[in-house]
Amino acid sequence: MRDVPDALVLLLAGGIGSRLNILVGHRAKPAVPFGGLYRIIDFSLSNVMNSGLTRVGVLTQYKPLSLMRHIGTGEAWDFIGRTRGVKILPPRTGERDSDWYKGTADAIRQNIDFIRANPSEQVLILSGDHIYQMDFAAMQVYHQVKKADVTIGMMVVPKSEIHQFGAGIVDRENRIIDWEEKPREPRTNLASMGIYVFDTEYLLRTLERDRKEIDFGMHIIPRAIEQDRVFAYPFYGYWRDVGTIQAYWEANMDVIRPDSDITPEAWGIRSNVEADGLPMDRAPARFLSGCRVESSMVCAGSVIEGTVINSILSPGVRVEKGAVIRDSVIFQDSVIERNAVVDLCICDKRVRIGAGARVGDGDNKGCPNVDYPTHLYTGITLVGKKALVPENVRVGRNCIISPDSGEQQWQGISRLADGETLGDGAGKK
Ligand SMILES: Nc1ncnc2c1ncn2[C@@H]1O[C@H](COP(=O)(O)OP(=O)(O)O[C@H]2O[C@H](CO)[C@@H](O)[C@H](O)[C@H]2O)[C@@H](O)[C@H]1O
Repeated sequence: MRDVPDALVLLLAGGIGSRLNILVGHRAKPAVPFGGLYRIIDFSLSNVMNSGLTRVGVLTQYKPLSLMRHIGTGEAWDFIGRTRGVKILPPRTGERDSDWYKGTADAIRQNIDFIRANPSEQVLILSGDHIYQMDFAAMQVYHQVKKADVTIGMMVVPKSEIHQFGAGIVDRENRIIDWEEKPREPRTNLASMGIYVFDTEYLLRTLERDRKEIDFGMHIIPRAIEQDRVFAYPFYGYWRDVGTIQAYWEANMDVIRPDSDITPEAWGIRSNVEADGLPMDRAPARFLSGCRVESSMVCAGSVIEGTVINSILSPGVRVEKGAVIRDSVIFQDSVIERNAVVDLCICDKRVRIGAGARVGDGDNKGCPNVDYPTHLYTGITLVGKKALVPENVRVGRNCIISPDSGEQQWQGISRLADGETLGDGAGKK
């Protein structure tokens, strides 16, 4: 068996991720909570750890604070030690040759010093916003066997989705012979996962060649395919770019399906729960008499008196008597008061849904796959049929917030008071 070459890992975590709407209002996309106990970036960091890689640079830019707090010293992923470490690499404005990161390749280019300071045979470039499990060691060896300059993790996706990705056409040896970034009229369904292994010397030469090449998918990869050896590394497991509300919600629902493909524990996914105020010493979840819980995940510190169906509850969520949560994702320390109905919602941290209120649509069937907000109301946003409730928002008693309400009813209102009714055609100011 071949030795696995040494690699430096660069994790791109700086994109704005605006399609995740209110969830990225004050945090970077990789720091968005996922699956009850995790943050999205935990999946990439844990894959790095489980692949035996020990040196990581995390390139941040947009709202990095919660991400930095979450990564901390890197201890949660065993990145502490003489030959180990995780380093946060924000853009250093004001320095010579340095500015805001203009794109993925530009971000790496601005950290060439870091690459030189950590000599390695290969550089592994990852994204911080994917849910998956992957053994990078196998990909690194594949790269070496193929004598590739660049190797790209790729997988088959439905044709209807390929327009969101880099698309590659390969020959019999899996060498990429044609490429289109986000094609309008796709000729293939083989998508780039945005995971690249580069020979370090080749990467440095490539980045220094032309500073106008700021993006991997748009500039670096197409040129490399014309001139150099670029191979596809086929991946067959679960992988999801959770860059939209629909994809984020679906991936959460994938965690709780009975035959789930996402098994964070079996995948060895670790998180830094203490840094997130989710201390291990919370009491176990309690299920009081009369409650009903089906196909759901309920984290420690939660108290359930009502009904929870097909939903994920982070630590410390209270569901009072008669309340119903369905097809929803509820972040930590939220309270759903008596007889409230929360249906097809994503509620951020410490949300309070008042007694008798109704938030969300109530019918997930035929849910359209749209990712633009249709209504805005005191920060509560409806994306397609899903209601997103921002951190710390309090929805008053007996309020109804549903996509059926006319848009004009949502405008010009600054506060949602107890008893105020919106939606179902019964809206009033
Ligand atoms: N200026 C910046 N500084 C630091 N980090 C930044 C950054 N801009 C973006 N990032 C980060 O880099 C990663 C890739 O982001 P992009 O928005 O460029 O990729 P996109 O998903 O559109 O396509 C890419 O990823 C998909 C797979 O998801 C591929 O199919 C496609 O070919 C590829 O271009 C994300 O993790 C993002 O947070």
